[in-house]
Amino acid sequence: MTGTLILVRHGQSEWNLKNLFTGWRNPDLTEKGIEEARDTGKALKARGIVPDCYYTSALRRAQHTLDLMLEEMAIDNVTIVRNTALNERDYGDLSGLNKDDAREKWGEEQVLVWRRSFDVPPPGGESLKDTADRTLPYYQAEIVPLLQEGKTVLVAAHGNSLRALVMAIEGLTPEEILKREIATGEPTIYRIGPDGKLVERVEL
Ligand SMILES: O=C(O)[C@H](O)COP(=O)(O)O
Repeated sequence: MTGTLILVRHGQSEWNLKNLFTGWRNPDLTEKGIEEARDTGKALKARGIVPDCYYTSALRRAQHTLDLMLEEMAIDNVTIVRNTALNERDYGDLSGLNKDDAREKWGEEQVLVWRRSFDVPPPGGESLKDTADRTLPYYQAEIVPLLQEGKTVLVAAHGNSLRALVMAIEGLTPEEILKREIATGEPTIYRIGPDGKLVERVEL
């Protein structure tokens, strides 16, 4: 028996639209983000997918995305588990700054290192490695056992907390994962075997 893991990045947030570093700050979705979340919910419903368990971060944009998806899937009265382990990577002192202004101030290369290196954290914030160090143990302890039982688990989270999961599940190197961009509202679906390992990636 295989379990199914559905990872969804939140829809476009107000700060994605304004091009601001967001991290643990808490903006809501834009109209476009609302539409992206609804479309992903509709697509899962059209595939006949009905998850058994629901996980999200402690941040509004991911929680709202999950709520909108559930509405489209006509699913209510379910338990939603919210945990900071699934939060976006903490952008530290960059949080709230415009990404173009930051490039002007510190240079293109430095900002790219902060955004896309594996283990160099932005000032006062988390690297992708730091993010993985909190996201992966949570995934292993809370979500993998459900997948091993054959359950379908939906996780609505963030670009970098999901990158950490994708890296571990697909066995990617730091170089490979840093090239992987996950679009807002984009679902990634995996079948996971009884050993907790990837069986296949499924296209929606
Ligand atoms: O927190 C943020 O600013 C974004 O959601 C992700 O940022 P990134 O594209 O720099 O990883």
